[in-house]
Amino acid sequence: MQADHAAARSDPEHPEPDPILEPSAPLAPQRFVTEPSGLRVVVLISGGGSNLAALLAAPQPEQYPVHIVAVGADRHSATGLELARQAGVPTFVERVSDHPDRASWDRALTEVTAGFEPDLVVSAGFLKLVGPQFLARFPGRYINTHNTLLPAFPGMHGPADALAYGVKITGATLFVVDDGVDTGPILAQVAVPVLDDDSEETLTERIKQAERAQLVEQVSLMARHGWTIQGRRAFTS
Ligand SMILES: Nc1nc2c(c(=O)[nH]1)N[C@@H](CN(C=O)c1ccc(C(=O)N[C@@H](CCC(=O)O)C(=O)O)cc1)CN2
Ligand SMILES: NCC(=O)N[C@@H]1O[C@H](COP(=O)([O-])[O-])[C@@H](O)[C@H]1O
Repeated sequence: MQADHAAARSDPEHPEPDPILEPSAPLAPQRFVTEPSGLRVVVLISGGGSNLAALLAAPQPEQYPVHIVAVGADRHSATGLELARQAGVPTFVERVSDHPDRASWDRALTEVTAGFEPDLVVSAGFLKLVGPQFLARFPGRYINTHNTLLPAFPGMHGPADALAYGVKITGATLFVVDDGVDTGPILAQVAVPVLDDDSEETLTERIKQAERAQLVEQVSLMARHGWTIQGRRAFTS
């Protein structure tokens, strides 16, 4: 039976369906629900942590609050760690260079993060690609905020790339991380104009303002309503 099936698929008269042009059965939606006691969130950072600061400062309702239970970084120089300490939030640092290889770093990052039992992990300027162990431990529960309108300008230099290309509109994208680089299902996007006299610095700062507001709003929606991932599509309602 198995062999017949394989033979039929390799038969040029019965080609495999193109998954984009001829989608087969729709993928079952994955639903993530939250408890009224709130959403436990670990935030990962590498730098100043202005997105983290916005999450820490957001007013919280009695039901479905967002609890930042820990902040992690890949480097001691991440100045956002100090914001967490000042807010009384536990911090940790997991450096790649303290491990024999990337897989061992990935395992250690996974274990220390999982120790805080998060419902959601938010990467906010975390400049490391996580590996398969991390993604397998937090499936559908690891999100990243990126400073362009994906799929345009992925990677580490989004605003500079957008400016160099000459686009008139860019923005920020919140997405569920997968095993690619900035390729996961998109939860939300906000558009930001590129002005004629923008430098990389002015554009980066305008994007960051919109990005922070989007992140706070979307994480709050995730706490209140949960979220859904269906194939390439993701929703916070
Ligand atoms: N598996 C994934 N991990 C992460 C993603 C992702 O899409 N898939 N997004 C990031 C954040 N990110 C952009 O938003 C990003 C982070 C890091 C890199 C990268 O190439 N990093 C290098 C090291 C750079 C350095 O340390 O200076 C690396 O990881 O070796 C690209 C994009 C969160 N994680
Ligand atoms: N692709 C990775 C990347 O460039 N991420 C960007 O780093 C900034 C972190 O700012 P913050 O430390 O002030 O929150 C954010 O704008 C985020 O989109």
